Amino acid sequence: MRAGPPASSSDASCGVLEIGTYCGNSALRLATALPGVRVSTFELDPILVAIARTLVAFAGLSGVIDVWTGHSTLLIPRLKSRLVKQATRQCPSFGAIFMDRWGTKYDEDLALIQKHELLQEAGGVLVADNVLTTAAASFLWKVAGPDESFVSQVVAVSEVADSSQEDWMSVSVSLNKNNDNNRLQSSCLEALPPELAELQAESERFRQRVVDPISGSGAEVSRSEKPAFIQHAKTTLARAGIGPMYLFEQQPQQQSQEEEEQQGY
Ligand SMILES: C[S@@+](CC[C@H](N)C(=O)[O-])C[C@H]1O[C@@H](n2cnc3c(N)ncnc32)[C@H](O)[C@@H]1O
Repeated sequence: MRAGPPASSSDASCGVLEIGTYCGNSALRLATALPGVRVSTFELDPILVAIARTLVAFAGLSGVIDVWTGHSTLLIPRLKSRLVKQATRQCPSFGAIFMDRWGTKYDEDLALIQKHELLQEAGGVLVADNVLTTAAASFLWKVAGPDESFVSQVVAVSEVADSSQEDWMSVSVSLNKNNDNNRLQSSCLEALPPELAELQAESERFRQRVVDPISGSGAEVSRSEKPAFIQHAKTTLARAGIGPMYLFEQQPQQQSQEEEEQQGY
């Protein structure tokens, strides 16, 4: 991983895009922290969109936060054509993008973001949440692996819903090579180490069981399974040279390979 906190020349006034609104908490926090900056946010579930829009209106921020309904892979191209059509708009891309859905899907969103040039080419900030607990292996390899499209820092944080559980956020700044889609797709996807490809596939199977235990494999995720999977993800990512900086004092224990094997990994 390229070290050091990423320095950015990002123009936040060009707006922030969030993928994964839920009830709008982070969109409201972004808009409050960045007065005058427009926040666009995508949410798949129409009921959550209604809740988020109500909360945004209650906060008096309807003129600042746009909640879009739909799947990010469909909305990214639509949002880009909207930006381009707005002739008066100075910025055809965003200064920052916050990804907050299941991590195995971040590389799919990133490929589209790059294809449609939705993040500022040099100095755009890309933040991704839950990259450990959802084992965003392929995405982390793209932003924090040997490719040089981004300079990245992975940071350990505690999970909101369970403060005893470690999770990671990645913070990346785009370098101007970011625009070269062909080079990125051919070099990175082929170069994903087999161990990370397997972790990505395991996490995807995990996601299907969380989202839909019936069609996923018929098995719900048990309480003990999740911490074991997260520890396995951490060990696998560490072997590929991907690990976090700790902003809190107590660094959680690393699990040995032997312990992992006992848990079936
Ligand atoms: C972790 S929550 C977001 C939390 C929110 N950012 C916050 O901190 O307040 C993830 C949300 O992403 C939505 N989601 C999942 N996949 C999506 C996609 N492909 N496009 C848009 N929204 C998606 C889910 O319905 C869920 O509400």
